Amino acid sequence: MVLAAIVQFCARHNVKDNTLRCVDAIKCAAGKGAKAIFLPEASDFIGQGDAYNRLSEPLESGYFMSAVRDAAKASELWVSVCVHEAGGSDGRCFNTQVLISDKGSIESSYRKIHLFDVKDVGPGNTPVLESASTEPGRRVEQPRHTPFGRTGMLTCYDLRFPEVSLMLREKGADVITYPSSFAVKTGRAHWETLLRARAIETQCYVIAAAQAGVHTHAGRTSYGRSMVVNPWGGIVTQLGACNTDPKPYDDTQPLPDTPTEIAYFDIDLEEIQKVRAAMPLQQQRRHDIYAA
Ligand SMILES: O=C(O)CNC(=O)[C@H](CS)NC(=O)CCC(=O)C(=O)O
Repeated sequence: MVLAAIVQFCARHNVKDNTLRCVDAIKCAAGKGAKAIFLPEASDFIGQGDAYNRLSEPLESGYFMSAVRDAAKASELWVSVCVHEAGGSDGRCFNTQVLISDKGSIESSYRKIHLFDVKDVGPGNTPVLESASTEPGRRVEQPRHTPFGRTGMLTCYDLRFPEVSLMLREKGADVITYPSSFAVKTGRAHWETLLRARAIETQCYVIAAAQAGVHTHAGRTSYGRSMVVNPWGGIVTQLGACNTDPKPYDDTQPLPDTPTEIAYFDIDLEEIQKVRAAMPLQQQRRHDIYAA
């Protein structure tokens, strides 16, 4: 059994403020004895307009990443966090998840491969075009050994593509992370079902730390409801949902406040083996019929 923490908050365009929230959460989790902490997608910032280009940073030297790595080292816990990594083509960034060890080193990083380019699910049924600001990654990383099992990284919209989660399972994953910032409309309709399905079919822990609340005056809002699902498909813990997709806000008024939430849970490595022994899906796959 390994004690871990999952964090939900509402990032805005102030990187220093978001950094403080993440560092505080890391200290708090360490104080409770957690060995790992899972932070949401876009923990460094959520902005609008040219924010992506202006605020994205290199992983090795960025303000946000340096502070989080220092905190991981000082608190001696593992961190999964997702940031905007500078250096994509055409002034774009990468949407990158980073796995940081309890020594503060970057163990692995994964650039989101499926981008959220959709027609009518944004606030007020508006389109979203993540590829305008973000360059897609080109590969899935090998799951990494950690004290809480072999961890495979995916991000947000990747959740809709079971091929990649099954690929991670095939490569030995015990835990799959999905740091997210789900839209409210799609979150209400699909979030729980997708997370539980990915856990049931991969027989892995699924850990999805999410953004929640109103990020921008343009009405960018995230669903929240961060969730941990065990390899049997049961919800281990979840945080609050933001259930109403608001209309664009009056930018003369302050945005409504959303508190940071943290939940604690155990990752039970024996439970993974028990579920797989009872129902050996991995041995029963018919790759002879449907190619790997
Ligand atoms: O934009 C950033 O700063 C960080 N990236 C995101 O929040 C991305 C792109 S807008 N969000 C999603 O993939 C939501 C997926 C979703 O909601 C679904 O699959 O239904």
